[in-house]
Amino acid sequence: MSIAVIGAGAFGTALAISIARSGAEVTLWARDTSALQSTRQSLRLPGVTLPESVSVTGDLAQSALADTLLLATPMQSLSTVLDQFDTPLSGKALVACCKGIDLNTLTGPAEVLSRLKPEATPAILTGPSFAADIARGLPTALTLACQDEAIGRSLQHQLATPALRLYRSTDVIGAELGGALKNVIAIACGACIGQGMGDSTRAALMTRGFAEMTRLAIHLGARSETLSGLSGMGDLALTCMSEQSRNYRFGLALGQEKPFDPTITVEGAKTAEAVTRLAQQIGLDMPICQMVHQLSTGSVSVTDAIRTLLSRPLKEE
Ligand SMILES: NC(=O)C1=CN([C@@H]2O[C@H](COP(=O)(O)OP(=O)(O)OC[C@H]3O[C@@H](n4cnc5c(N)ncnc54)[C@H](O)[C@@H]3O)[C@@H](O)[C@H]2O)C=CC1
Ligand SMILES: O=C(CO)COP(=O)(O)O
Repeated sequence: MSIAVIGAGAFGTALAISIARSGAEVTLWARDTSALQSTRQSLRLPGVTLPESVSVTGDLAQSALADTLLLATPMQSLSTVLDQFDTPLSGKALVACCKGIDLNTLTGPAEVLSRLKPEATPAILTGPSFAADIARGLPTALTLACQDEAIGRSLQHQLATPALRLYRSTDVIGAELGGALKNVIAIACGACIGQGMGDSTRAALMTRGFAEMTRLAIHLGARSETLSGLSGMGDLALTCMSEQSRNYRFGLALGQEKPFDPTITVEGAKTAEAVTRLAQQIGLDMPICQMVHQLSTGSVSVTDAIRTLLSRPLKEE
């Protein structure tokens, strides 16, 4: 089975390296191949060199020849990239590796894949996995979610490596929402730590954030066990507690009132906006996500955000 990774940012590059390491043939597609071809390094993952077994291409049609395509662009670019394939992707498995909610449709990556490429099978790869860790071959475990059990099993075997242990699931919506929503909570945690609050604050936010994640996911049809797994709790723990996380660092900068490089991918900011709109539409209470949206757009200060959250009416847990 041949594999193509679409998007040569930090995560796409790391995944290509990880899969190639286990002996599979991998093509890595980049919008701009110049740096990758001359240095064999992604600008987004400096210091990590692609092995010979990864072929770099700027030709999307060539990537589309692979049996399995891993989509590793940021969430808001997923539909743009899918629109650029000009041949049908019949019989292919499309594995979304992005974590977010599309702002145009308020849907996750699997729905975007199904809508734009109904002839292919959508799947999700998500869970605790910093690109730098994956590229170094450090062990972790992820969720591979696909509604079609047989294809899910086949993808699990294709993409697992000795260091990357994949657990299979058919709960696509649960897996993708866990990965999207944990980024929002990581921004909130970063903001509180940046303001000088403590680990107790962070633990409380993570727990109440997890309650919001589960509430929305179950409302949209997910299973609660999925949220308790790698794609939810696992990735939430990683992202809220590590300065390797860009979402957490963005929050830290907000809390410290320092500028943050706008070219860095921070999926949680757009996800917070999408969740705020979605929650309004369906009438769900998502106070932390709503506050992170206001924080990210600069319409509330961290101090006021915390004050508002703490002054909500007392309730049962
Ligand atoms: N970096 C990480 O540790 C992890 C990232 N992810 C997810 O992977 C997705 C991608 O993130 P990163 O690779 O980290 O981002 P990145 O910022 O490192 O790279 C994004 C890449 O996408 C490309 N891109 C952006 N818009 C494009 C478009 N319209 N057409 C073609 N290419 C386009 C950019 O040129 C860049 O190479 C995100 O949804 C992120 O949440 C998931 C797990 C780990
Ligand atoms: O999703 C990730 C780790 O699982 C990466 O998190 P950041 O996008 O916050 O760096």
